[in-house]
Amino acid sequence: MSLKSIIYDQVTNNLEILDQLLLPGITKYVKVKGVEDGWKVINKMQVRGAPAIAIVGCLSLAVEMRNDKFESKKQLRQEVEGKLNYLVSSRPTAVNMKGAAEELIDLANQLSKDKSVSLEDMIHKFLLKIQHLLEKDITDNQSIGDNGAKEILSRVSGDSQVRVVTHCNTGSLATAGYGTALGVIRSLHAMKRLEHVYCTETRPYNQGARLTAFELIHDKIPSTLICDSMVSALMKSRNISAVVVGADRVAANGDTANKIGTYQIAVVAKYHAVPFYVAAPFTSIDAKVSTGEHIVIEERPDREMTHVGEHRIAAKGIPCWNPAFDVTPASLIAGIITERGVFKPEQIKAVLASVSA
Ligand SMILES: CSC[C@@H](O)[C@@H](O)C(=O)COP(=O)(O)O
Repeated sequence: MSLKSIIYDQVTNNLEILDQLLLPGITKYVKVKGVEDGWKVINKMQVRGAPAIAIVGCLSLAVEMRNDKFESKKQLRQEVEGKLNYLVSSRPTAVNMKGAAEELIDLANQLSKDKSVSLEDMIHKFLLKIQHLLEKDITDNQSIGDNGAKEILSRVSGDSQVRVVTHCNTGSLATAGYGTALGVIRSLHAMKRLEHVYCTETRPYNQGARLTAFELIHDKIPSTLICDSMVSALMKSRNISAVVVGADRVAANGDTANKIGTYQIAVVAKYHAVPFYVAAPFTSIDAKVSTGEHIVIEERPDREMTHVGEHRIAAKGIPCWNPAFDVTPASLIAGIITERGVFKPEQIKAVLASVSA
């Protein structure tokens, strides 16, 4: 059984998230009673990871809607739109919350115009859609995992095992379950084709050391932790088969925003001829953003760099630059692994066109 980052019970209208600021030392769930709480737990990174952000944001709206009284479909539509736009503002780089908000606002517009739909039906249909987003994330991740495992194995001979590097946390803690890049690693492990996974610490927030390592140990996956600065040395000495990371937003040309440090791993992978893969749900591809240059990169407080927990590690008075993400150019990416298949970055535009046709 993998870790559960989100607990949601429709019947009791209860939403709780595993507080990722306290992991791995303390396992504590925090109640999310509505949109305001949802915004806070996302912004403070008590829950993080692009898919988990979207799911918790949407579920926080569902919890609030069940407690609210609406006088008309028009009022419901307006409230839903305002609250979803507010949730999008909690963290700017990951596209998933924005994509989910746009989908839900479209649905609210359609339902409010449709005279055959009552207020009660509208609420019901809206809540069903949110529930569907949660369930779809898990099934999509399982497909991403299997597609990615097949792709990586297609590059090795016979039934040999592979050694993989990953960065940040893309597992059960970052999604509704299973994970994206970590889902690929889970699938390789389930197929008994994973020899070893190396996870980076992922400074400054240490998602790798605190969260990915926690998941790997929990699931008994053969793994080793390395510092971010050790990737070149690892690739030179350990015959790495592939790198697989997640994504916060993929531009239409395949440029990919992901956790800070991803770009340098891609550069190093190119130098060592190690294929570099991005694993993400298809909804992480933002057709409206033509290249990575247009992706807004969130900058986080200095404190995340200067302190580990309550303990200061940097000299007092030093100013910091703390971008939470960087953009890996499409030219460094061997493939984008999605639930719909594995695409070369240069295929993305055509795939987007065929989906919207
Ligand atoms: C499946 S999670 C994909 C990405 O969101 C992940 O790689 C990442 O960059 C997470 O960043 P975070 O700042 O921890 O939210």
